[in-house]
Amino acid sequence: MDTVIKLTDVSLKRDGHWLLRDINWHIKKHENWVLYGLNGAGKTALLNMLCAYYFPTIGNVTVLGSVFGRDYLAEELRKKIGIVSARLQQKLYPADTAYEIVLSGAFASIGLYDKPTEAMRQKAIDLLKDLHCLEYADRAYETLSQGERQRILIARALMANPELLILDEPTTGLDFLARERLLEALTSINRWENAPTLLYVTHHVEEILPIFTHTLLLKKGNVFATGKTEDVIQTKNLSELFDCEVIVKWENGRATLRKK
Ligand SMILES: Nc1ncnc2c1ncn2[C@@H]1O[C@H](COP(=O)(O)OP(=O)(O)OP(=O)(O)O)[C@@H](O)[C@H]1O
Repeated sequence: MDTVIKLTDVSLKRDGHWLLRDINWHIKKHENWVLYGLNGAGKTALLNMLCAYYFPTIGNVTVLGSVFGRDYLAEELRKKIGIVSARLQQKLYPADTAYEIVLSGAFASIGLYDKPTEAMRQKAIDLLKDLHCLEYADRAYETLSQGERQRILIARALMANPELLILDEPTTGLDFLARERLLEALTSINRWENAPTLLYVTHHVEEILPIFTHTLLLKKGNVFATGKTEDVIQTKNLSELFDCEVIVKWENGRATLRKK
């Protein structure tokens, strides 16, 4: 199946307010997307819908083969989606070790209650290695730096072999080097044979990697532009998105943004 996400004429109303309007969006396998927009654009609302926490008021949503309203089971769907977000980070138990947190991803639980199999333990160790976290695997999560924590969250999200990995502003609070290390980790995950589709939510064009083939710009709950990243992230589009003149420059597959 080629479709990962398909939204057709989707609008979402919550508490009497339209948060999303007329969203059409098609993510296919082997594409990785950036979701970009200012504060309040509706990114979180859109993610909540993709994870089946919100149901569209109007329109049709299909995520990983589940058609909302017809055959989707929220719990089953969520098992196929890995999430790295500040909200998840706040829920974790600070005294759990990095290894336990990664392992708990196999059960999609906060804390470890079920007995992990040997294969799960090995996978957790392999992921800790892949994400260069092995050296602090036995440390309590609360003692880790923000950059170390984010890589642990990515490893945790990958424990359940997700088909879709959502990264919601994963570089918040990271210094330049920690940010680049995290971005390098995503680039290497993308090389895996069974790499999940990546959906990367950000406020910073500097974080848009060459692996992010496509971008959706969201403005006030509407799709402002969508398409190939290098076509979408351009001076004209972003100036109109911000209602402010900016200049976008592309160099070696990475963009920079500054005010004119
Ligand atoms: N239940 C609700 N009732 C009314 N308005 C809401 C509700 N939930 C969100 N909103 C509003 O909808 C808009 C979109 O919010 P959302 O959190 O999706 O934005 P966002 O793009 O994720 O922003 P940020 O980048 O700041 O995280 C905001 O103006 C927010 O105040």
